[in-house]
Amino acid sequence: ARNTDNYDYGNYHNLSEIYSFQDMLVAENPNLVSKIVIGQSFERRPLNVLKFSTGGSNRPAIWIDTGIHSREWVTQASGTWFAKKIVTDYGRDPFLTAILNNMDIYLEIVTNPDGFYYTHTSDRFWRKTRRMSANSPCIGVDPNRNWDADFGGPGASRDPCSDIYCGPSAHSESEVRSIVNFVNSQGNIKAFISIHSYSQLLMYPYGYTRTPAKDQAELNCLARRAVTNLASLFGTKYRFGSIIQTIYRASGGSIDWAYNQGIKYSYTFELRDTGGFGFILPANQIIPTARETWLALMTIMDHTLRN
Ligand SMILES: O=C(NO)N[C@@H](Cc1ccccc1)C(=O)O
Ligand SMILES: [Zn+2]
Repeated sequence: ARNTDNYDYGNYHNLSEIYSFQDMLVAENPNLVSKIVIGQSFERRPLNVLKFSTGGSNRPAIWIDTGIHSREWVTQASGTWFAKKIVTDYGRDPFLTAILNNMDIYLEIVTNPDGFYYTHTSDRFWRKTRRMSANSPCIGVDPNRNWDADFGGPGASRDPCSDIYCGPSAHSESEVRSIVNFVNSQGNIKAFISIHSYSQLLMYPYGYTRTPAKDQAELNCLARRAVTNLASLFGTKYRFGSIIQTIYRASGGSIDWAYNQGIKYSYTFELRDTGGFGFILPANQIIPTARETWLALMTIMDHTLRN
């Protein structure tokens, strides 16, 4: 594509196409979008974060990541659509305009670039990073078990060959450590939203314990409103609740770390579908998925702005 207007949002794209989308979006919207390289992947690829800001200095902010698990292709595709939606709606949609007049949005579209490249070249179902493990022939750490939140506890594996291998230590993965360092240095993140597929779920902490989060009532109520708004578009049904109640026990998860850092509005999405296509969601569902998910994201961002 020569610009972000004729980029095909209704199709899946490879790493270089998404990187060039990011650069085009910045070039076309220099007063609203900038690109921050927060670090490098294991294979030395840049970890790009798009910053959407209308001014101020270090405003309260929203963090959104897609593609932390590389095979979940509808999430990177949705993240691309979200980026274009933000620049399109600013100044037109009053809710988004109010959000951006008071807060910044940080969006990391390809959060696991090494894994994403590998899903295009070698194994479509690759989930983890591509780090070599010492004394094991197996490769990769699960970037959603590597965070310092009950690291290595039940709901992760110490086996490098496992798809939920937690890694040698918390934040061992540069893809994870770069976000930790960025969030800690920015210091004013109010919402942390990590987007996965599939299962059609909206979840909040915790995954590593059945102890309810102290803000459980508010998080649950907001989740209900978000999934109600999501369903208003095409009737897509989401379940919601804490991670451990809704799916399974999982330790070292990103939103559990974020919540324990004091970021109250920490959520994980599991986008379409419920298993019919799974990770291989047909491209014709990308835009519908992105559009309905955006309604839920706007619900959470608007609540964050007003609280
Ligand atoms: O990966 C997926 N689905 O793609 N599910 C997440 C569920 C999750 C979410 C947040 C924290 C811990 C666990 C996983 O990493 O298992
Ligand atoms: Zn995932």
